[in-house]
Amino acid sequence: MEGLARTDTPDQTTPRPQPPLPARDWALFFDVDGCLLDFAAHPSDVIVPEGLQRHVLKLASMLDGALAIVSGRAIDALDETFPELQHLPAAGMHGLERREIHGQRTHAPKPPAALDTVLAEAIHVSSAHPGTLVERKGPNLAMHWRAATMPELARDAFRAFAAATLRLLPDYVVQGGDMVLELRPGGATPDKGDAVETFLMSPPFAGRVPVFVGDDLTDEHAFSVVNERGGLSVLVGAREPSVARWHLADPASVRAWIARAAAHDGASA
Ligand SMILES: O=P(O)(O)OC[C@H]1O[C@H](O[C@H]2O[C@H](CO)[C@@H](O)[C@H](O)[C@H]2O)[C@H](O)[C@@H](O)[C@@H]1O
Repeated sequence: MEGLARTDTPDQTTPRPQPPLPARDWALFFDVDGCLLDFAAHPSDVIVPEGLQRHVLKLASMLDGALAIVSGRAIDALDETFPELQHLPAAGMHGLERREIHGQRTHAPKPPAALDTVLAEAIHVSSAHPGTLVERKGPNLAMHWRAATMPELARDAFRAFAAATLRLLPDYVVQGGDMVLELRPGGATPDKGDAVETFLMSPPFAGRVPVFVGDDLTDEHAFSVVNERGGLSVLVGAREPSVARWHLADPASVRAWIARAAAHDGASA
């Protein structure tokens, strides 16, 4: 299974500080589930608190547009969740698909023919574990057990299934997440770190201090990229180990930080 990212070493011997309010020369990247939003039992049950989209838009404007959503969700699902943010740059499916600043889209690769068979088998495994869910996202297949009646049993069943299934999907990897496992194309396909690096190559992101805020294992790729570039990696929650160097306690703290930044209109110089 894919684990921690790249060359960074998770050596956190002192408590991580809270990040300062955003400066005008930052490029900000936000993860969604467990970061902007609290987890819900089902992916479509998430609640977008009043004011969040407005504050994110204000922050994006304060940063001259250098703000992107970088998520494991598909961009279409992000747009359903955040209808007011549909014009913002975004990377979906952990970087497999993209929306640039002027709206140009890069789509995820077509799924291999074997994915239909794998989907049917995954649903079969899921049916033996009440409360679990199989989510198809383009070429990716996510298996969730957050709402399972017996989560550990469900997790073990999905882990065994995913490991055995790599035989049918030779170019795939198993990506771990928060109460979820995902089968996704591996090899040279982008991760969240690549997504951030690609944004940083062009305006309005280029030349800015990159800051990534996220909670999950898949965010470690992006944390490594911003660390390498002298930016700020902000871990949300208490997951360890992590290469992140800054910390916010939970999604409510992320939202409060964004609201304070939006109200501060002058952000630091
Ligand atoms: O990278 P993210 O933006 O954090 O997306 C990661 C996954 O988020 C969703 O699943 C997670 O959130 C759900 C809603 O809170 C929760 O029910 C599930 O247990 C979590 O794993 C989404 O469904 C996945 O596709 C994303 O990969």
